[in-house]
Amino acid sequence: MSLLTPKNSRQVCESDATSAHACISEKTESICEHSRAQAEEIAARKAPSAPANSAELHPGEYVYGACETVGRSVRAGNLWVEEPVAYDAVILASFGGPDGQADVVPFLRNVTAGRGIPDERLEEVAVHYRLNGGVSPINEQNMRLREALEEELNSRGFTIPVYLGNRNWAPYTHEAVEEAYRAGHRTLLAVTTSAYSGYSSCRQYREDFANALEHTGLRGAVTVDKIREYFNHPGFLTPFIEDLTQAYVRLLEEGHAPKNIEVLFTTHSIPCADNARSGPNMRAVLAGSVSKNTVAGIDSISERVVAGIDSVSECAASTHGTIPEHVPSDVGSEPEYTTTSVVHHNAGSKDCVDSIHSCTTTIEDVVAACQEYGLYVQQHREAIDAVRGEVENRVGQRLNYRLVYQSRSGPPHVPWLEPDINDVIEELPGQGRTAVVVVPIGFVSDHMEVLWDLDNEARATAAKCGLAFIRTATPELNPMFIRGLADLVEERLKGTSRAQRPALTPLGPAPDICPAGSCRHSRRPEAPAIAGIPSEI
Ligand SMILES: CC1=C(CCC(=O)O)c2cc3nc(cc4[nH]c(cc5[nH]c(cc1n2)c(C)c5CCC(=O)O)c(CCC(=O)O)c4C)C(CCC(=O)O)=C3C
Ligand SMILES: [Fe+2]
Repeated sequence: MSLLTPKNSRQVCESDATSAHACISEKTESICEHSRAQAEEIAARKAPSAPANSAELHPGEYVYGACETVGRSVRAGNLWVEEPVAYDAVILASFGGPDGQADVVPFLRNVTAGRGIPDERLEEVAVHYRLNGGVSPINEQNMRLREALEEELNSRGFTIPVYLGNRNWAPYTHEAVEEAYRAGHRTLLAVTTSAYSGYSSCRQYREDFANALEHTGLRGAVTVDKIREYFNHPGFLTPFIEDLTQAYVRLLEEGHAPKNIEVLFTTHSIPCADNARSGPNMRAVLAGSVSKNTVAGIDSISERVVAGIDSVSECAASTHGTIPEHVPSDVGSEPEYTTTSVVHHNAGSKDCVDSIHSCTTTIEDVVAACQEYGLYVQQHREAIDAVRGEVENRVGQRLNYRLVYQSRSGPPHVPWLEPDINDVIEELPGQGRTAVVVVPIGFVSDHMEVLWDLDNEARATAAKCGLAFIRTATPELNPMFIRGLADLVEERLKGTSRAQRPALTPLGPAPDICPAGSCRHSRRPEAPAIAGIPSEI
């Protein structure tokens, strides 16, 4: 637990409402006093101290916790910050994972925070970690990534330190922010280990920082901005292009005909409603300015899609029978959704199908919207097109390829993006395929979800089906990726114009500031988040 608890730091601030500086210096003193205890505590890192959801949005704020230049840019209607900012530290924000058997359940409690999932159920998920000594490879990978990024920035003449902070395990995001503050840094830039839009991949990191500022009491003393989503940045995509080319050539050399090779681009499945909320076709939206009308437009389109999913889903949930026992009661009161999975799983039940149809006349539209409407899927499709196109040029062949999903969780009646990678692999022999290449396009490193779900499960499915199997690399420590991340930091340090920013797909460079309401969560839609416009303005 942090010594700078929100309660204490707020009391200090309130006791001297006239001077923010007095507040900060008082805080600095208390930090010095307690720094030893604090260092010991951070070193111990056993007590899970994930920040509470304490951040409150203050009326009239354009971008929560943003530096002055970013605020000014947004007020002027520019979602790309085209002015230099003297960032003095980078925070590498990631997911975190357990470091040993004792950490596994506390880590999973953090991941599932607020949903009261019983420990017995968490033990089921824990198996993947248990078999690996309770250790997730992700922490080690991120430590190396942090070091590599810092070295790359230093070698370019930017003496800017990089701190690692995780959502679900030590070092936590708020600890990284505190550490940077103690070292004298005030203007922070966040780099996340996720390339795409969406609640888990983008918005939740932005909320983590809003919470961290509140939790540490450093709001007003420290600002945090975030680099753009980098799904189409050459530094992210080129490693995939190179490794897929190699894998494909290897299969050709082994005698597989091009028409018999299937390339499966895989990413993390997410609830369909999260995909719908991740944003509409941004090409149209971004063509306009950040006017109130545009913002309202985005909101109303995505709300209509989500409402469509919700209404179908209520029917599905009621005809689907009882909600599985492990689902905590509060999930039942959340909006529910449906999709192809409900339709498939209940294909034999006329009641259910009739009931779904009576809920809405546009079930097909809703299902199609779930799968294709959201920006999360759209960004993946573009990234895949860029990779596939370049690999086709290099190998002189057309690829058979598909976007598939992995790592679905949650109750069965809640629809997530489909198809599942294993279901698709099972269909491949019937389509004449002899080999499958799995490209983890949704991931940055070989963490547990890649190792377990792909190298273990998907590989076993392919073996069962008699298919040759290659899983290509994630960018991880590939120098092109490290240079790409450094480029993304550098473009913010320099204020590179939107037109000058590299992007390999038609969507172009994603905005530095997320549009109002993008990627919000159904349970806490207005939760403050950095680097985004609150919907009230
Ligand atoms: C989009 C996305 C990414 C990619 C973007 C990013 O990288 O941020 C990602 C990454 C990761 N997800 C990870 C692990 C887990 N994700 C879970 C649960 C969930 N993920 C979701 C989505 C994503 N997740 C969702 C919608 C849920 C269910 C709802 C919820 O619970 O919020 C659960 C709970 C148990 C379960 O439900 O299976 C675990 C343990 C690890 C660590 C691996 C390691 O340790 O090496 C990593 C990198
Ligand atoms: Fe996950």
